[in-house]
Amino acid sequence: MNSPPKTPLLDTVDLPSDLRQLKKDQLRQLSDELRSEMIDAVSTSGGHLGSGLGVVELTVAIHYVFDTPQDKLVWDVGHQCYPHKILTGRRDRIRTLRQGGGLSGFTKRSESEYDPFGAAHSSTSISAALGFAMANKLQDKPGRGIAVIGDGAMSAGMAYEAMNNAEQAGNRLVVILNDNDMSIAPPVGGLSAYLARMVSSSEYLGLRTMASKIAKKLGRRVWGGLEKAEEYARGMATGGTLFEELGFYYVGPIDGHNLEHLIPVLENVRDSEQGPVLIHVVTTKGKGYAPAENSADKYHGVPKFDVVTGEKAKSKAGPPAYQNVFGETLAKLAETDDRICAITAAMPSGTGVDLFAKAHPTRAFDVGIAEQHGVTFAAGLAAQGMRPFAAIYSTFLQRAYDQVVHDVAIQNLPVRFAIDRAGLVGADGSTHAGSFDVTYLATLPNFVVMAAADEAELVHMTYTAAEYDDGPIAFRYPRGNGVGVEMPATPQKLEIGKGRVVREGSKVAILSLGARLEEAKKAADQLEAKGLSTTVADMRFAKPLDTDLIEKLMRSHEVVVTVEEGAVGGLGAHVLTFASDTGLTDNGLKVRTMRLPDMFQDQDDPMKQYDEAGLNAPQIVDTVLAALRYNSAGVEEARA
Ligand SMILES: Cc1ncc(C[n+]2csc(CCOP(=O)(O)OP(=O)(O)O)c2C)c(N)n1
Ligand SMILES: CC(=O)[C@@H](O)[C@H](O)COP(=O)(O)O
Ligand SMILES: [Mg+2]
Repeated sequence: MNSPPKTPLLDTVDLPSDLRQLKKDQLRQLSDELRSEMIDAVSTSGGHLGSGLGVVELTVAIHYVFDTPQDKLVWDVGHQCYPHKILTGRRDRIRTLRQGGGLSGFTKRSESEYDPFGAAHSSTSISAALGFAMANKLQDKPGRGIAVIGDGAMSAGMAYEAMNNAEQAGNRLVVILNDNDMSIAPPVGGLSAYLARMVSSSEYLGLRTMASKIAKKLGRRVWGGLEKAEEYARGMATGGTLFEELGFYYVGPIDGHNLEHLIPVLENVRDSEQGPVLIHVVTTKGKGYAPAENSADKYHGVPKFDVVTGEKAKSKAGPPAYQNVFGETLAKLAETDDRICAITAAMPSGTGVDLFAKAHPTRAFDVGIAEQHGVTFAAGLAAQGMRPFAAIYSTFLQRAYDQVVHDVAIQNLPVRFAIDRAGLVGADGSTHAGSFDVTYLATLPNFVVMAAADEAELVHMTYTAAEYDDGPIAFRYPRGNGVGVEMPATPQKLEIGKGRVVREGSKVAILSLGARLEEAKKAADQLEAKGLSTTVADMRFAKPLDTDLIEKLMRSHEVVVTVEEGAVGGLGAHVLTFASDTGLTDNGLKVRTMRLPDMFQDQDDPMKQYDEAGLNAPQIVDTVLAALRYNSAGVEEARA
């Protein structure tokens, strides 16, 4: 006899306060409904799927046991927060994820009081949760800091800086290590081996064993020498020594999908006077959705997909992805140059280093989520005669800026920086925009800074960088696919500091840097149609500038416009500085710099983001007309 259909529970839960009205034995059904809702939602929006599927039960248990939002729950990276968003009043908008005007794909303070801290860059959660904990302690307010951090994010130094500083928080801080033995790619390094030993050496703590261990460990007894020795021994047994030496009470490993284990552990930790506590939960990335569980990347980041088959929406065939052009080009160059090596910070496929690694496995290094280490590691390689390419997204390179300045630039070491995701990146929004790398690199002495206008230019710049041993050199290129230019049969070594004129004109000169070139060329067509003869130059270098070309164009044109996919302080600033230093702007020359606006832009389709930024062809045309005081027909307006 079939059991009667169960009343849906998810429809009764808008906020955690509703969740806490449920009985514990209803939480399994709720979790199943939550998982299905998330799979359905992401199948329509795309986004980060695998990590969220892995924390469905954990999300339910945390909100059930702890008093959120008074207890401040901080998700590390935040890409796993979709179940959290569904349970915290945002289910009605969950299908707007990562779209213009929709929900962010990460936690965001402005979105909800249940998002006490924004994320997206990894390994910040323990520091932030500690901040909340200590603030409450100082203000004598109730409420903990709770950090949920993945095994991948735990490979970044910042996590240890925070743990090293955490003991002061006592039981106000709870760290939950979500160990699914995955980063974006399989995890690397000693920590992942250590965690794997812990999980494999001891069965997941059964309820009884765990209860007695927790009672012993977190009971109200004051710890003396004997207990410490016992604890140390137990730490060895359960493997939590690393964390216990950092001052944490280690609990685990426990099954992060078993609510009958999770709930009592969290309740014990909640009621304990001891702390800080690190709870080690073991989960499966992609849990509960076979296409995700069975895929190599666990559906870490997916386009829209068919729920039934798991088949992902196919992107239309077109020009090659920049990351693959880089990876393939570098792999080819490395065939005849055994000094070339590549470093990625846990992003092998996103940077194309995976293609390099296939061809040259001994010269490819995945350092984990450790950009700071990666840059200085590259500096060491360069100092000893290698030709290292640090392939790091623009936004993630921000994390290693002091290493760039202190370890690379000051020592003038020939580290090559392959900077992917330059400019606006679309669905990942403001936290991932590559807005600042030209500003923060071209300001540094010794640096060469290039920007590829298309995929052919990327080939040339990769080769140019490989051959450049006189100091640090960076080249940036956008997220996604090229523009469809013909690929060169052989890479060309570019002359350092030299741009190229791609269109001759006489009245207006557009100086383009990087991938705005296509829009610059469209703008030139529109200006010519208005009778305004327009030169377009692809500057190629933000540093050193092609000052001969700039001077020539400034002396022969009425209006000069710079355009770039970067914030103020990039090409435009350097061109203006050169012009003012040399008096080129003394003769009434009209110069306008077009760059990203002084704001953090939310997620949207990249074309719309560049529209909002005012960097598409029509806006370039408008800028020129305004500088000339011409109307939209290209006719001089009557002087007021
Ligand atoms: C500083 C930084 N570098 C790289 C990334 C890209 N990134 C996003 S998620 C992720 C893997 C995170 O692994 P883990 O913490 O184990 O979470 P899981 O996806 O397994 O749930 C990486 C490398 C990032 N967000 N921040
Ligand atoms: C969460 C995170 O930081 C990564 O998954 C990032 O979203 C990848 O970006 P790309 O999709 O541009 O590779
Ligand atoms: Mg992980």
